[in-house]
Amino acid sequence: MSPIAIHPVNETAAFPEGYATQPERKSTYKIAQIGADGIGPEVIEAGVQAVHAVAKKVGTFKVDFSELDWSSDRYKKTGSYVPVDYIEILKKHDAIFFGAVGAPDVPDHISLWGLRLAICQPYMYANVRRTKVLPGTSSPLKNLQPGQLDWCIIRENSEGEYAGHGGRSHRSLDHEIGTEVTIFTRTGIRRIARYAFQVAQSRPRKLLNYVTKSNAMRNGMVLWDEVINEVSKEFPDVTMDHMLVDAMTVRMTLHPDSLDTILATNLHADILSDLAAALAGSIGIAPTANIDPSRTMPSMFEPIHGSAFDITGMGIANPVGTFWSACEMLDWLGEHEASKVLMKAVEQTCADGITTKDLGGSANTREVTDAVIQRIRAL
Ligand SMILES: NC(=O)c1ccc[n+]([C@@H]2O[C@H](COP(=O)([O-])OP(=O)(O)OC[C@H]3O[C@@H](n4cnc5c(N)ncnc54)[C@H](O)[C@@H]3O)[C@@H](O)[C@H]2O)c1
Ligand SMILES: O=C(O)C[C@@H](O)C(=O)O
Ligand SMILES: [K+]
Ligand SMILES: [Mn+2]
Repeated sequence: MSPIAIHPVNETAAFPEGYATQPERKSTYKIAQIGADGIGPEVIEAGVQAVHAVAKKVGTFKVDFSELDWSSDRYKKTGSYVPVDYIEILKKHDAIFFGAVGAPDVPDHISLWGLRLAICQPYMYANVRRTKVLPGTSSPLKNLQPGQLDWCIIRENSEGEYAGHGGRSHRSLDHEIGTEVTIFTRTGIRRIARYAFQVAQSRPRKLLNYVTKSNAMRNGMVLWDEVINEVSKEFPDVTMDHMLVDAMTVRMTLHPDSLDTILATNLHADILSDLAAALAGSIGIAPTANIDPSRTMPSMFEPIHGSAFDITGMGIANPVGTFWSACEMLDWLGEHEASKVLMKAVEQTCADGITTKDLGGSANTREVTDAVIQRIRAL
């Protein structure tokens, strides 16, 4: 496969225009709305209102959300998070807008595999996680200047440590065994590497930092390095370097401006992206895009955070990560203008100091949402 030509991109566009297939512009987009658990429904409801407001403002398209009750409540009632034909149901939509899954009375591996991984793991191999410090918010890193932390983490989303291979035997005996087999395939690495290089190429710095652990992990991670290095030859205009994952935590903290697009395995990127969100001010602001670049399946957009049991029902969850995820969704659908308007309204709201507690403010979810909608109307 030869490198795919890409056109110059709008800097705020989430994905390189021209990647794989262009989205088909529509007058109405059908979105599957899955708030699921904990604060998920709270932030998704806020996100739905913001998307309606921005669609009305732009005036060229409408968004039709269909609410699905796929959640831990459904699991507790029926024994399953999703109906048997869930893939067929999802395929009738242009995108999926997701909150979070996880409940205090369901084991986390049941909830994660029952819903988030059931949807994303087999189909959406590219997980895009942006981070930057928003106006009016502050990083825990002292002396960080605006623009010094602006990253796009590309998380391999289908294999690695999340391949689902492994098992347990000799249950409850002293010599009980539990294995979690990390799987890397040449095809899987190559496709995520190409995606990451394309994202790097579309950003002004054309810089890709890939994360590895090929000193201790001497098989799969060595293959990971080899394939990424092969793919790099298709992108001579992208500068590449690599870091061992432990050293990467140090570099993210001490030299954030030396990083731009970051490619990492499923688990490494899961951990690094929470760190990235915290370094940018709060886990409450960070977006996630689970992308099927082939557009066979609708892609899924969600805030990076989980169900946050400790603040569920209090009305204080930060909706910014969900708004930013909605921007990613609009960009993926080809609605770049709407994405820009929504992001601008979010940035203005933060700049005006209307933020939730996790960002040091005193506003609640409702007040932040109203402020964003007001600014969308005024733009
Ligand atoms: N993609 C997902 O659906 C997803 C992601 C992460 C965790 N989880 C699940 O969520 C559950 C809780 O996990 P956890 O506690 O490790 O992570 P978490 O992200 O739910 O919460 C971690 C901390 O961040 C805070 N926080 C998270 N989102 C916030 C927001 N929008 N505004 C303000 N504060 C926010 C929480 O209050 C908590 O103190 C578990 O069941 C886990 O498996 C699901
Ligand atoms: O590990 C996962 O994928 C679950 C959660 O931590 C996430 O980042 O979505
Ligand atoms: K989530
Ligand atoms: Mn995570």
